[in-house]
Amino acid sequence: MTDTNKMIINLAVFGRTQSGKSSAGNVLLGSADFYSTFAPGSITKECSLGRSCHLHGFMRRGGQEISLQIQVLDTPGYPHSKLSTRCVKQEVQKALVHHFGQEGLHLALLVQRADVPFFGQEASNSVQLMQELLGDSWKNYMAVLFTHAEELEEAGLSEEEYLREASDTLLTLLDSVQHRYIFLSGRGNLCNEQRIKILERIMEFIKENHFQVLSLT
Ligand SMILES: Nc1nc2c(ncn2[C@@H]2O[C@H](COP(=O)(O)OP(=O)(O)OP(=O)(O)O)[C@@H](O)[C@H]2O)c(=O)[nH]1
Repeated sequence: MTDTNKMIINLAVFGRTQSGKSSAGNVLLGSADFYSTFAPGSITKECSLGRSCHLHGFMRRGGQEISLQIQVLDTPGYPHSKLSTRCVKQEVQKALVHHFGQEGLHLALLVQRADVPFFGQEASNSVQLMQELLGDSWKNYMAVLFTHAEELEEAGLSEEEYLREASDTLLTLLDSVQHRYIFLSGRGNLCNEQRIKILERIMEFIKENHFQVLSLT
């Protein structure tokens, strides 16, 4: 927190290569800070931090309006087509401490394509890496962000129906993170109203955590 009328919210996006981390980060920031493109391999090689402009209307305290600034850390995907998992882990750990070492992390978003089933070794590895990066209390500071959610609409599935059909691995993960999840559709080209809805949901998760942060020192 910078002063009494301003609050900085620290977020980080994690997940598999090409899952939509950078585009999701751009939605959260309301900008195009992170380079995002389709590729048959991994694009992001280094972590980078983006900052939103000051946002009003999300929070009040003691009758006073609080302006929010969202910071998002974009990270390389894993498995990575050019870097070893060890390299990705070191890069992310270094960046987490560098950017959020003092203020802590409010929420880690595990970015997962809704049209790619979540199970098997790769899914378990994703969860394990989150645990290794965030430590024992990872479950309290994590939400799943499903991209490519327009596929649900095309298949005529509601979010609830989608989750009813989900793998046990995904359901166990959602149980662990107290059912914190968000669906995001359409390559990050959201109108402002849709972006505000996503941010409101993220703020709900953070408020439910009483604004506690994950310490990364
Ligand atoms: N249809 C659709 N495309 C998406 C969505 N989210 C991302 N994309 C596209 O998927 C491609 C990869 O998105 P990125 O945001 O660059 O993915 P990333 O996870 O940052 O990729 P790496 O850095 O390679 O790990 C881009 O072409 C995006 O436009 C989505 O919700 N729906």
